[in-house]
Amino acid sequence: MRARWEIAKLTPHAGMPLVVALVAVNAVLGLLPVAFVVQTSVLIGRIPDAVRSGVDSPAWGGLVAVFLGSTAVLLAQQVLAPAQFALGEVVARRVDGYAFDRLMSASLRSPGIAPLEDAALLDELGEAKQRLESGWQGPGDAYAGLLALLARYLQLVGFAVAIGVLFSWLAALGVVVATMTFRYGQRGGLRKYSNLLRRHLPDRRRTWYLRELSTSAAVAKETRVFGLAEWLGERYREAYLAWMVPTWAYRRQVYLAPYLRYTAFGLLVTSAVLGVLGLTSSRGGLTLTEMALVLQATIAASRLGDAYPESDMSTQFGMDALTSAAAFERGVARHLDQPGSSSAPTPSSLLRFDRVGFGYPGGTRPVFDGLHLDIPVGKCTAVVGLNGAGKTTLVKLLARLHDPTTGAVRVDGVDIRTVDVARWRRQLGVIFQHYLRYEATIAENIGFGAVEHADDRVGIEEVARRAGLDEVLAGLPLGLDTPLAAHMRDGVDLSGGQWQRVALARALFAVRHGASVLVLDEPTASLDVRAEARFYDEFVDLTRGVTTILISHRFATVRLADQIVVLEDGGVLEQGSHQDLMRADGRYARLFRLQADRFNEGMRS
Ligand SMILES: Nc1ncnc2c1ncn2[C@@H]1O[C@H](COP(=O)(O)OP(=O)(O)OP(=O)(O)O)[C@@H](O)[C@H]1O
Repeated sequence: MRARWEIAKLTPHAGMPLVVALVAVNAVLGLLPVAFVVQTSVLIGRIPDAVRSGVDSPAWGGLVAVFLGSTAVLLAQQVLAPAQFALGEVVARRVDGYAFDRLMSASLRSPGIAPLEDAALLDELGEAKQRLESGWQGPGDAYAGLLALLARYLQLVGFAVAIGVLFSWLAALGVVVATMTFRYGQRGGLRKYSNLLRRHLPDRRRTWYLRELSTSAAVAKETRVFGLAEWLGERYREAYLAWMVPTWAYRRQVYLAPYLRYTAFGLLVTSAVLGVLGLTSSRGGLTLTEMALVLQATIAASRLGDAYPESDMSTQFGMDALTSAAAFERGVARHLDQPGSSSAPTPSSLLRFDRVGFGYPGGTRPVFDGLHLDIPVGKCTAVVGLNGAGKTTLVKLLARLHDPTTGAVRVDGVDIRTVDVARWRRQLGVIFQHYLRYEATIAENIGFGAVEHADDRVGIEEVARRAGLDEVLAGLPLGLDTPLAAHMRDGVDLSGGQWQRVALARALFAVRHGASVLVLDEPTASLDVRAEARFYDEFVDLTRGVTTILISHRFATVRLADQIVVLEDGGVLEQGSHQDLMRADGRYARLFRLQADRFNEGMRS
């Protein structure tokens, strides 16, 4: 009942007029079969008299009238069934739309990204998405299915009343109990099966991933070049069987034995009722009409113990999407970082990582352990370190995508956790190492840097030029309005380096509209030598007066910075200008020389 109540609570999202119409159609559809049984029973009861009286007699006329009445009832059922389906579909789509909105807002609600890096929550998110995207057995179908139950249970009540009034209330009770017992058995199996599916969420997520890998255009290059088709097929089979084999066994266990038990019970009760009916009528205790009515009502009522295709699967599985969405929402709420409230200060002297400790959930060791780092405002600080040293994590903490577990990130002494997170982020222009390539026009891709100023066409043109996009734009008939996706009308695909310039322009656009901290994570990784040289030439100009954090493995870029920080073992290993660090002859100097030697070798060969 609790599960049904959860479905019923969706009513406001289905639209009241639609719900009223669907309830009315279901109520009529529930009563029509009862009316049909009554009419056909009356018809049977009148046959002997009509036959005796002849075709022209009033009795024959009455017989024809009842026949026409029962035909009309039958036709009404045929006409209303499609209306029930159509109204149910509209209601279902509305409720599913609400569920999608809820899922999307939960996903976008958290200021940080911790919920989206939590495996258990990703399972719930995946389950909710999968069910909603499939377009069937979603919460909408559950709601329409719940209303369809009204028709079935009205029928059961109608038949029980007919049996009770005409024959015996005990027999009516027996028929209802037998029917409901069988229903309970049916639904119990389904409920257990659905719980089992939820327990296998991680395994199912693996199969979805492999399915996606086999069909997604984004990975088509690698899967073909590496000849992964067979491997993928095998892994998919293994992953699928890993949860389907126990599921098959469990299904047999939860369906077969209860099915036999409940069927036996149902048959017993129904046979007893029919046996007493036979006995009573043989003693002349019932008229022909009554006997036909009780007989038909008993058989029709016991058939209601069977599965209801229009509601059982959907009321059982349909809410799984919302159960998962709710679990995801709870997880997001648990992870919800302090949103902060004070207005964001524009950094005036110092950004400080103040004895910061941080580790990812499930990580074996912390990424930072008492990291202490000062980043002077208006200057360029380069961050270097081996793979996994924590450079990108540093940016995530600065942007409050995660919060430190100990210590604090401070702007001019103010802990950024106390600052309104959205306003703080407006102070940042960031190119992430894995920046996003939006399927939108070039202008929109750039405008996302300061979305509230996306109509600043002059600004977009200016930053596009500064990021070195002028040559690319000259070759495109629609220029900045070219969609960046080959499958869109007039769309194109850019090369990796061209995309990197779009990302750079996006960050510069943020700076143009008030961001005072520019973060460049590997900004030249995809640029050709000429573009990289141009970037160096313009770097000082591009970053003048802006607090810049430059993360790069390319030491030629790094040496342009005012200060260089070497991260290692969860903290700062070395810090200073290029000259200072070369003089100190430590880790930075060694890495710099190693890269310079390899470059010189490359130039000589
Ligand atoms: N989402 C995550 N969940 C768990 N661990 C993570 C996650 N992201 C990064 N890590 C771990 O945190 C450590 C620091 O990662 P980070 O990406 O900050 O390194 P990096 O210095 O930027 O590396 P690279 O030079 O390879 O880009 C690594 O050990 C990595 O395995």
